[in-house]
Amino acid sequence: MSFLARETIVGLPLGAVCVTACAGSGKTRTATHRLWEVRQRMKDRHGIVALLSFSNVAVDTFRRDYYVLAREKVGSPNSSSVEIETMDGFLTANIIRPHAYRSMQAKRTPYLVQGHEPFLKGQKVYDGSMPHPTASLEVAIDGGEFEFTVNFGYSSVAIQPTEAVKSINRLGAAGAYTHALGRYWAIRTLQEQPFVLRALARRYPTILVDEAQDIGPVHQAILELLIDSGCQLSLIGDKNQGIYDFSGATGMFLGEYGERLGVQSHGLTINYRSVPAIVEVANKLSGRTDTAERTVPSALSGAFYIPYKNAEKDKLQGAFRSMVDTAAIAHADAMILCRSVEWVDKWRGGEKIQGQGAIKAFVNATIFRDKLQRYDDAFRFACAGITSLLADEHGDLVVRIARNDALIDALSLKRMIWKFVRDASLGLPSGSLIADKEWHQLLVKRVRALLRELESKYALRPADNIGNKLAKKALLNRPIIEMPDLASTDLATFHVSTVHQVKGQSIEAVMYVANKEQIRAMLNGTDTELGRIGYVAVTRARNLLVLAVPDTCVGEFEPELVSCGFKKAGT
Ligand SMILES: Nc1ncnc2c1ncn2[C@@H]1O[C@H](COP(=O)(O)OP(=O)(O)OP(=O)(O)O)[C@@H](O)[C@H]1O
Repeated sequence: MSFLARETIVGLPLGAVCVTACAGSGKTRTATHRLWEVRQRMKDRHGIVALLSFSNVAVDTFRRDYYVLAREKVGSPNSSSVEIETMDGFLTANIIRPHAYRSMQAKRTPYLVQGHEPFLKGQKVYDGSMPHPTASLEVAIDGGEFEFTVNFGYSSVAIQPTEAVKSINRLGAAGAYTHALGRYWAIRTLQEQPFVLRALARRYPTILVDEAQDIGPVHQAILELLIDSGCQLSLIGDKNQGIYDFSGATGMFLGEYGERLGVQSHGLTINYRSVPAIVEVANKLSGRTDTAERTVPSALSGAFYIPYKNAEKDKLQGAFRSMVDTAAIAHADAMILCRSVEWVDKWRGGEKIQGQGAIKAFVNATIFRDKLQRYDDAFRFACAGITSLLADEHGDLVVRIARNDALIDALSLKRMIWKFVRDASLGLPSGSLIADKEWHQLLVKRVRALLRELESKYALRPADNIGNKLAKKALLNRPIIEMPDLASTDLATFHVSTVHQVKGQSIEAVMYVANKEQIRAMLNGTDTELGRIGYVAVTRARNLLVLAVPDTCVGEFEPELVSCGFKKAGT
């Protein structure tokens, strides 16, 4: 493998390339510019060059950057000969929606289900002793053979392939698939309908995959089929940032791809994101020797650790805030990162989840709107609540809304639901109301009115047992959202997020709040997923990195932290 400058990688000859890059090395720019170069040099004018990634945020960034680049280069972007998509979006648009119905033996265009649609109740898969929802099936591939599991409680239960396939076929015949089953159907379609595979390889002679460490065995199987049919695949990624082990993405494909015959293998080792002190810590953790492009700013910057007591969250946030202020960073540009959603809730000051079924969905919508100001999530939960109050035939409403389905005038329907979600005085009641009395009473009245409107304007029939579904179950005699204790002023100062949610981002100041196990794993390096989660948290920070260490184990870790390049905060 050779280490080349970004410009050199962009200008490499056409063909399969494997780029293993460090954090902050400008993979986004490299991939966008390479996409442009490949498109310019490719002789096949009918073929499309595809750039695939794994998150909508990454795809939006690529599309924006490519549009700007194409305008700079030729004055007007010609996007018809390149396609920038999520990996699953690409499979959906090219394989599942147009072709999978034949393998599924469905009489309609396949559609995605989330798992909570009422009509899925009768769709079960047997593990030999008991039934599980077919929609909860997970699919893996080992040695070319499918393996199936369902999550049951805290464990994962294996399902015999014959049983799994029977249930998947039954769900497939109705045209429905989940995210996991979509990939399964994509593979079956390519295997059972070879003309689809041939056409796809001809249409996409070159495919670039960003965040290639996140390619799991099922996606790999699809890419291998395309390679075997003549498609040239290039990968760009960082195996130290592979944090989706649980979905089978171990980074192995990226690690091995560069060794294949005919694949050019290169590395990127300049970190453009972080100040030198943070790059030094990242190097120590990963065993790399990357260099920092940036110089040290005049305000406070670098990598620090700070002890904390679980019972004193406000104090820790206060200390972080004072460092952020000294570093001359706006509070909006600083974030607290945690490993798990439960910790995020704890550090945000989480609410007790109340209600069941549809009511629970509306409770969630209220919390997201009134507490977290995350209106998209509030809308999503409200849609789920509404769908579960409609007759079974409207089970795919959420998907149809997301697709802007013209048949149901999804745009105006969306507007009506938005109005309900936004307006606490006429729609979804305020989270400050007592849940089991005021909030529930108002909600039932308003939801019933909304359902009447949905039926008259959009012919969306309500379910038969609405009274039952809107019953006052598992609601508490307290507000949905407890008003913050006025004495505790700091809780909402910083945005709090999981490490997974900020993957790919640059953040001015990061405080990674970790427990003993997470710090141990991080200091042990990037061989484990937990270690890599720590590495991703560390490498998000541009100027200021603070590692919050439980005061009970700070003494034990101090020598290692210091030798990694962390300084004690306040010294
Ligand atoms: N050639 C460059 N010169 C200056 N700044 C750059 C250059 N390339 C990238 N950057 C900046 O460096 C930061 C990191 O870039 P980017 O997010 O693309 O890195 P990445 O390799 O995707 O990182 P990661 O994998 O860690 O998320 C961004 O702020 C970007 O604007």
